[in-house]
Amino acid sequence: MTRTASLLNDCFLHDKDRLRHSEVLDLLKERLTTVAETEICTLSEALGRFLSTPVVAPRDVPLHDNSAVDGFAFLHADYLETGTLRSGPVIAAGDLADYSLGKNEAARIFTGAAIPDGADTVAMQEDCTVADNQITVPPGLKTGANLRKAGEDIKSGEIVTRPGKRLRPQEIASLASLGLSEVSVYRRIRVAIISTGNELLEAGRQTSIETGQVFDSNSAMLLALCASLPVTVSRLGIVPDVASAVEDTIARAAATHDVILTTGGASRGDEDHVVATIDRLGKRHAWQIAIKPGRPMTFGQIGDCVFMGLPGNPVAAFVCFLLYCRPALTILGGGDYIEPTRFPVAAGFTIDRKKPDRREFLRGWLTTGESGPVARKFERDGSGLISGLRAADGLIELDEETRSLTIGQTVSYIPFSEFGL
Ligand SMILES: Nc1nc2c(c(=O)[nH]1)N[C@H]1C(S)=C(S)[C@@H](COP(=O)(O)OP(=O)(O)OC[C@H]3O[C@@H](n4cnc5c(N)ncnc54)[C@H](O)[C@@H]3O)O[C@H]1N2
Ligand code: MOO
Repeated sequence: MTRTASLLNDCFLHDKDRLRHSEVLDLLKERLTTVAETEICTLSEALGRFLSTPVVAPRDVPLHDNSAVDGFAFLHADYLETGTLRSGPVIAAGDLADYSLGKNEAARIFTGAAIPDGADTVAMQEDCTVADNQITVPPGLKTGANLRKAGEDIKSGEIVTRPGKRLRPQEIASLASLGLSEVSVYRRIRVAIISTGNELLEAGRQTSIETGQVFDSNSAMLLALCASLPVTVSRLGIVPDVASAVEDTIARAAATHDVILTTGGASRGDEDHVVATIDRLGKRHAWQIAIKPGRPMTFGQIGDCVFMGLPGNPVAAFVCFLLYCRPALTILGGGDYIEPTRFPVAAGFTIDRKKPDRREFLRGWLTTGESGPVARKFERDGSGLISGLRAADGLIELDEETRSLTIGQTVSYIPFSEFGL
C-alpha cells in the first residue's frame, strides 16, 4: 500500500512505516516533469546534454559504397571467370571523379574510396599478386567482400537519436557524421548547493580548525557529482544552524533555481531546521525513507523549485544523491530516467543480522572468484566514512526482506558507472 507524504510527520517512525525506496522513486517519477526549455547548442558543447528534438538522418552514412581496405576493386563475375584482372584506374579516398570499369578490369583502390561502377568486390592488396599490369586474386573471395555499403551505418530518414537521450561521445560522432554542427537540447537546469551546520568550515577561506569543527566536504562532493549531469551549479556556501538563516538562504535560492540541494539539518534535532523550513515555505512530499544510509532524506518543493534535503553524513548524502537526486535532476532536465542495472553476484562477506523493512546500500567492489564475480564490502559501515566511498566502485544493495547474508549468497551489485560516475 502506498502511504502518502502527509502521514510522515512522526519523527519516531519505524522502518516499516517509512516510505520504501521504490515508493520514493515512484513519487519522484509521478510528481516531477521536465521544466527545462530547449535551446540550440553546437556539437562541441553537446556532451552530456539531453536531446530535445529527434534527429532524423538527412542522408545515408556512408553516402556511397566504399572500400574497407587498400586493394583492388572488380566485378566478382569477372574474377570467377579468370582470377586475373587487368589493371585499371587508381581511386583514393576523396577522389570525386566518376570511375567505371571495363570487362575484366580491376581498380587500384584505397580505404574509404568510392567503389567504381562495374565493381562489387574488393581484394586486399596483401592477398594479390601484381605483374605486367595484371592482378591475380586468389580463389575463395565472396561477392561484396571488403566493401562497405552506402547507408550501412545510418540510413537516410532513420531516427538517429530521440528526445531525452543523454548525448555521449558516440551520439556526437553520429551527428557529426551526418554533417550536423548543432543540436537542439534542453537547457541546463539551475541547481543550488547549500551546506548547513554550525560546525562547518569552508576550505580555502578558513585554514585553521578547532575541536568541534569540520571542513565542509559535502558541497565539493555534490558539485563533483553534479558534473555528470547537464546542470549549472551555484555553491551557496555554509549556512549556520539558525532557523532564520536557513529560511532566508533557502527562500532566496528558490527564487532563482530549479532545484535546491542541501546537506545537514535533515533530522529533527533542536539544531535541524531544514524540514521545518520546507514546511513553512513550501510543501514536503517525503521525509524519512526506509533506507540506510540516508534515512532523513527530504523531498519537497517551494513554489516551482524542487527541494531535496540530503542528510549531513557524507556517505548518506552521496548515496541519496545517486538514488534520488540524480533521477530528479534527469527528469527535470528533460532526460530519460533509466533505472540502474543491478548485477547478481556472490557475496564475499557475511551479515549476521540485518534489520528487516529497510533497504541497505553498502559500499563495495567486485573481485574475481572461482565461479564468477564476488562482491566485497568496505569493512566499516559508518556513514561519515568518505574512505568507504573511496574504496568502493559501486553499491551492494540488500533489500527490505534480507535478514542475514552468508558467503556465496546472491546479492545485487550496482556499479557506480550505472549512476553515470
Ligand atoms: N536521535 C537521532 N539522531 C540521528 C538520527 C536519528 O534518527 N535520531 N539519524 C541519524 C542519521 S541516519 C543521519 S544520516 C544523521 C543526519 O543528520 P542531519 O542530516 O541532521 O545532519 P547533521 O546532524 O547536520 O550532520 C550529521 C553529520 O554529518 C556531518 N556533516 C554535516 N554537513 C557536513 C558537510 N557539509 N561536510 C562534512 N560533514 C558534514 C556533521 O558534522 C555530522 O557529523 O543524523 C543521525 N542522527
Ligand atoms: O542514514 Mo544516516 O543515513 O547516515 O546513518
